[in-house]
Amino acid sequence: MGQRLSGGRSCLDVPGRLLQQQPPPPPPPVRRKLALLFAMLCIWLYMFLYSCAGSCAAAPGLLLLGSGSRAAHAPPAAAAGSVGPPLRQRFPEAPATPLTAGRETAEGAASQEEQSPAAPDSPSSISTFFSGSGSKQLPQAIIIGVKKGGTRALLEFLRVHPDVRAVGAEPHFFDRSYDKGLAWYRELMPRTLDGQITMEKTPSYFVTREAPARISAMSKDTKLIVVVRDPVTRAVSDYTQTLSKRPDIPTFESLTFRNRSAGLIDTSWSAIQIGLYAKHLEHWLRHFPVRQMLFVSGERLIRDPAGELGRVQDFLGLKRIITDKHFYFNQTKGFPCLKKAEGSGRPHCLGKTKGRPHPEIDREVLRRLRDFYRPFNRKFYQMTGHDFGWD
Ligand SMILES: Nc1ncnc2c1ncn2[C@@H]1O[C@H](COP(=O)(O)OS(=O)(=O)O)[C@@H](OP(=O)(O)O)[C@H]1O
Repeated sequence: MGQRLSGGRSCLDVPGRLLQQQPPPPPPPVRRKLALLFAMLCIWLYMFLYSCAGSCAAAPGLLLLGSGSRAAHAPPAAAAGSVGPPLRQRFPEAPATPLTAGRETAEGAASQEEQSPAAPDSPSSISTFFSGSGSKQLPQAIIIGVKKGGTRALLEFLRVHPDVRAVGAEPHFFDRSYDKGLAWYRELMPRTLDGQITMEKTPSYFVTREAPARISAMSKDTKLIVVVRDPVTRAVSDYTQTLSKRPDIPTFESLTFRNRSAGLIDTSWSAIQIGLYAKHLEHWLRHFPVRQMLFVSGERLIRDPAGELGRVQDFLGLKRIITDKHFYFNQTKGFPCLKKAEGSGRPHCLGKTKGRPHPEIDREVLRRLRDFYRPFNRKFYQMTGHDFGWD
């Protein structure tokens, strides 16, 4: 009765004896439930493996339920998590004063970081998966500067640590959005589990007059990190960023001087003014003790990222989990990159706007700038107790 296909036995052509020996198939509802269970198991397994690719490699312990490991190395910053002032506090609409306001017009939006599209913006996938857990906290540590110092690299590297959760974009709360209140600011933060540190980075805070008092009002225990870089190279980097957006701006050489023949440097140009680190630091030291600030060398962050990350982890009271093993030098990029980025588990270099070639600048102009910065640098070394070797 069964129709034969290409000479073989058709599926309908089964002797009745065999049919009788087959165990009866499970009723359809049971099969459906089994299939559903299997699918759920697969999804859960996928989420677990995906997350582990990103973070388990960095943490020997089980991260799934939060490390909780900080009890062992109790960071002083953790205490700052429960910040005192009422969250819905509103503040006078005082516009923040960047000390670099003078010649900013040529730069416009250039003062805002160009976001690397590769920069992950969210907490790790596993914490998102269990997104009911944890709560949003105000940051206990902030990378406050300096613009073009290497702040994005530091934050991306730090995020590999299982006890660090950071907001990806720059919130600009203490300079541009202070009137929105602390509850608004906290809402921007990722959820954290007990013992994890919440962080953000906004490099313009370092040169914003109001920022020290405002951060201190949030919590005087906030830990502050400043990534500094040779102010001359920093100025050229800053100019390069502006040039990439506005190719018609004047040359670096002409913007540098108020009067070139008299050798008068234009300190109202933000690219120059940001590099007066000692001046900006004075404002911070009125509100924070120097021991609550960590100065990271932007140069060393490129030469020896693990070494610099070691100092940062100690400062934050974190276990030294980020080590040499996490980095490789990418020849094409010319910079250190992560072997496994937080949340993806894939190799990760910073985006195209980080580490771009600088235009060639007249050597004589660079020499004049070095001479100009020297006394400020010396003062900065004294204040921080650290010689950054720029001179
Ligand atoms: N690993 C790695 N990869 C790429 N770039 C690196 C890295 N480490 C430090 N840097 C340096 O970071 C400089 C950009 O600094 P910021 O991230 O602070 O810039 S910004 O203020 O947020 O726009 C950027 O400046 P430019 O070289 O002028 O582009 C880099 O020199």
